[in-house]
Amino acid sequence: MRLFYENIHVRLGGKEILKGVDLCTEEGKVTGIIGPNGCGKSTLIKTTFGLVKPVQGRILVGKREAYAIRPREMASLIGYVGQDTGCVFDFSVWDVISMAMYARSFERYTAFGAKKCISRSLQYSEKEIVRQALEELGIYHLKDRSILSLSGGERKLVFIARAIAQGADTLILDEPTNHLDISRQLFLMDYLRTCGRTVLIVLHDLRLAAHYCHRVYLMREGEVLASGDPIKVLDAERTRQVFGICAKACVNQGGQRDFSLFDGISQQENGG
Ligand SMILES: Nc1ncnc2c1ncn2[C@@H]1O[C@H](COP(=O)(O)OP(=O)(O)OP(=O)(O)O)[C@@H](O)[C@H]1O
Repeated sequence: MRLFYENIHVRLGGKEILKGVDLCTEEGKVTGIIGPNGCGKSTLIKTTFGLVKPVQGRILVGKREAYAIRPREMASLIGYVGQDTGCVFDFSVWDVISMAMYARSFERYTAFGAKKCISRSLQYSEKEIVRQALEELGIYHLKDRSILSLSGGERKLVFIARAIAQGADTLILDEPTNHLDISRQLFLMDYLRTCGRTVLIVLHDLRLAAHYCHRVYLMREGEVLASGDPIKVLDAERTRQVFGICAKACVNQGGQRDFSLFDGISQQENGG
């Protein structure tokens, strides 16, 4: 399912944070949002769920206006993992992922009442979904651990597994590789690229963006500066202009998309 953001304007704290952003995902493809700290990446994806309300613009989820979709239906259409995966309650990993079943069969679970633990009322097929999500993310061994006892990276993977278990064909992930070691970063990005879902992902790592994203949107100060194939978007001039570094996306000797750093911080940006 495609997500379509048209002319999105957001004001927060009296400041214009997004200034007419247009963005469109492609079905089954990975679309990256990249740009410096504070340029509005998270704000943009929060508008999808009404967590931030645009003063102008339109968001379509498939062919429907996002604001006409009720939260519980939205959860069956889009799996979302934000930047913050902090947790207060002492649930097991299995319980946390089981909560995804609310999105799949909300009516059935509300009948059990809030106090009853959802994981004890799962049908066989639902247990299979939870087990599969744990296995796909390589965290089955954590299933009985308390979510509170996990490391930042482990916790991130649990919340991504929950988003996958929701059954949505679209995932929105805000810096999902944050806290992950290099091997798990590559594992996760590989999974996202090949899982067949529509993925909208905020990334800081330009090497991951160049290698794994089918298309990127480069943002600066609340606007999209360029979009398209990462190799074309992240050329040396834009990379210097936006990030102040001497680098560019390229195809390496092995024929793989890569991001190459020439000389660290641009001398020009550094006053040199
Ligand atoms: N509630 C708010 N009130 C005022 N300003 C806000 C509010 N929320 C966010 N901002 C500001 O909006 C700007 C964009 O924030 P946003 O979190 O979207 O940036 P980002 O591109 O995701 O940054 P990062 O890469 O650091 O996560 C920032 O300058 C931030 O300080």
